Amino acid sequence: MNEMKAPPLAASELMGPNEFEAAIRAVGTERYHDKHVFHKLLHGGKLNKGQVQAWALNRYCYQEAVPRKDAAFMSRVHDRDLRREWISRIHDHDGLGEEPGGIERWLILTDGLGLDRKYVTSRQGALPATRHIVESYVRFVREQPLVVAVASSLSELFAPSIHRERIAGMLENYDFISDHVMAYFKRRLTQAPRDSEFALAYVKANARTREEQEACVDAVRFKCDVLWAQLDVLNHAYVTPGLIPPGAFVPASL
Ligand SMILES: O=C(O)c1cc(C(=O)O)c2c(n1)C(=O)C(=O)c1cc(C(=O)O)[nH]c1-2
Repeated sequence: MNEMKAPPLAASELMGPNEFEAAIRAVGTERYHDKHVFHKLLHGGKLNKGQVQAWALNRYCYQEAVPRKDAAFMSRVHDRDLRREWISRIHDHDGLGEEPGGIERWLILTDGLGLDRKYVTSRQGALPATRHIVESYVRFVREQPLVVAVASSLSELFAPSIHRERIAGMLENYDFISDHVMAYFKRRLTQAPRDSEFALAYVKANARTREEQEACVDAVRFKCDVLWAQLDVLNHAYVTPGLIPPGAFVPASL
């Protein structure tokens, strides 16, 4: 018997800030969508133009859902300072005054790919699963405790490196991609770190029990699943086995 030995950590013991952050970051290392085969094909120049169109058209649904989930979040916040901070996310996507915003920059990408704007914004050509997956993110943020909802945005901690990889890879590998149409991702290189730094500090300060901390780590898992599943359904429809559901976009160049 060794009475000097420290007792095993109780499951309910709070993680220290570094350990908590490391647990969040470990989720990205394990399952962020930079590891998905569809991204490897996209960035490596292995897709044809029709497949790149299908990606941009489906991803529009995600872009369009993000400011809606931020609005859903804000509708639940009673802290004016937090709303003042969070509203910049909606402006980043929807634009404000002279600043056209990220959705407009996304449409410059879909224009450049030769897609009709009305068709893109109608979301009618998107895969049925894409619409359901992105909506699950809006619902999650509407329903979960605020600190867990904030944590679900933390996949953005991992976004700048995939954005850099995408800008370089797509510019190098596709003759139909220009600097101009990649503006969306260039702008995110500065926006995403600002947002994720704020969200990380918020979550560290406001997850006050072990259970809340674990729910936050789970929220990052949930979000990585949202991102991963979008690529799974794209791959299934447009790469292999290539089964496009009824009513979804059919590329001319497939
Ligand atoms: O291209 C990507 O890989 C990627 C990933 C993510 C992400 O990790 O959630 C976002 C974005 N892009 C993005 O452009 C963006 O505006 C964005 C907002 C959010 C969010 O959860 O609030 N994630 C992301």
